[in-house]
Amino acid sequence: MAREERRGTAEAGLSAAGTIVQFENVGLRYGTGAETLSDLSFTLKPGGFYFLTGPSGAGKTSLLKLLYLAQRPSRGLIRLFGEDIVTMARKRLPGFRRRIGVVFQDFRLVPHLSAFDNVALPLRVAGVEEGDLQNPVSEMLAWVGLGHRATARPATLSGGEQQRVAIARAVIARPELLVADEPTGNVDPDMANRLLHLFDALNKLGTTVVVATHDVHLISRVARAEILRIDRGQIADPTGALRHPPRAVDA
Ligand SMILES: Nc1ncnc2c1ncn2[C@@H]1O[C@H](COP(=O)(O)OP(=O)(O)OP(=O)(O)O)[C@@H](O)[C@H]1O
Repeated sequence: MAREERRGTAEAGLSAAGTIVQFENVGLRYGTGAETLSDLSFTLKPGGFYFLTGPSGAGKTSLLKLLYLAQRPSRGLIRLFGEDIVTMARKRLPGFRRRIGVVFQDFRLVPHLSAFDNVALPLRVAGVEEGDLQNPVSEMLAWVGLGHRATARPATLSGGEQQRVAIARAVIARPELLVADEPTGNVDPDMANRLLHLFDALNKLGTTVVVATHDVHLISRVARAEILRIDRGQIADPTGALRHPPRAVDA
């Protein structure tokens, strides 16, 4: 299905529900241990900007894995783009997955491909002609400060440079949903701001953005963002009230 047509279908399906992500009583258990995530219930609005925060080990990466379909929940309902993805046939999952841009905590660049070819991957998968790749990929690499490293393989890049290639790859095809796990963990504050600007611009074009981070400074940079705080496997602050304390109600 053509990209615009698919997007239109998704938006038509979404407008009825008004959500792009819906979790209802979701639990996740690895193996036979206690639940890592328990009774998660929340919704994300299309076009929203969300920060996912919480202490180390609280379950942020686990929640993101559910979002980008790397993990199925042990119980509960997850609807993504208006469809129940828990009961969805496995063969439909890759098509859904292509609508999501992911910045993995460990980058997951393809080791034998250059920075250019890593960033070009989502466009090639989407069927973009070779002749139409050069400009967008070069521009994206320049934006993340890597115009001069286009031919470099991941192993020859620093951690921060690899992270920037991973971000460029995640955003280049303008996904409907962007999921980023500690995307600025390896870069200096100036570059973190620049990368956040990229997420912000993508969000303004309609992409729903979910960023897991410990970086309080980063969170304070997007005034319109909502905060999901996770603690010991549960959403501790679904309304973001911890960040924006509710005003006292006049009697
Ligand atoms: N594949 C797995 N198998 C078993 N346990 C896991 C697995 N992945 C994560 N866990 C456990 O689930 C809990 C939550 O881990 P998770 O990585 O989701 O937390 P996090 O909030 O992202 O942490 P951090 O901020 O340190 O990245 C931890 O106790 C972790 O050990």
